[in-house]
Amino acid sequence: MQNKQPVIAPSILAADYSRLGAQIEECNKADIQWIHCDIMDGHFVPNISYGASVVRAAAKSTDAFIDVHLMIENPDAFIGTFAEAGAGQITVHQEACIHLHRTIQSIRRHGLAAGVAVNPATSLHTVEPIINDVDLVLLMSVNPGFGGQSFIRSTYQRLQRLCTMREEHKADFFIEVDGGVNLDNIEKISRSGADVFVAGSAVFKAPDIPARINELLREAKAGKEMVI
Ligand SMILES: O=C(CO)[C@@H](O)[C@H](O)COP(=O)(O)O
Repeated sequence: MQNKQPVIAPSILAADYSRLGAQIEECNKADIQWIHCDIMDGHFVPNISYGASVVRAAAKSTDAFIDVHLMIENPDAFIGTFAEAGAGQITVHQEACIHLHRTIQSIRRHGLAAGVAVNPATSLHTVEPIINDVDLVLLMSVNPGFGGQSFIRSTYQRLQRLCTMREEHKADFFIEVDGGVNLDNIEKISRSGADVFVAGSAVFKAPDIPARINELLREAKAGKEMVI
């Protein structure tokens, strides 16, 4: 089993946009490595979030790696836009890509890390042919579209299966989990194989954001240590 250092990726979907810079500054105090940006188009998912201007503002507020998750139809049309806005990585949905391999190549041509996301009801086998071509596989642990939902428990087993698949293919991608991650479940999510933990409500609804990030990281590390 691989053992990457755990990464907490605060999702600014849950931030107070009227003071986004200050909220990201709170994350910076915890020395976060990644900031997660959720782009929703009202078509692929039943909600609209924000676009490249907010990603650009977020990127200006932190030195952290900007992890952009496109929950949109036709992501190919927007890769350049988000690359220019400051993305370090773009993750597209398997379900939204007709030519997934071509889309991954396009993300790489823009000089970015490339990820693929799968919805809770999508078989992991649908991404097996490209797992040696991506930097990250994102397992949705809620149905995409909204923050503040409950973690879907079947994700634990899917994480274990994805870890096995990674070993079998001698692949090296990060495994990211997104949706309903909190202090009560992060240790088990980590133990099940996740490397990157997207947390929206758990971070931005906390009374002390840096303290909460550090608590989440401590629990994620504890989960990893149990796997060794
Ligand atoms: O992409 C999504 C939801 O579609 C997630 O990134 C949420 O933003 C996570 O939010 P919480 O479940 O942590 O509140």
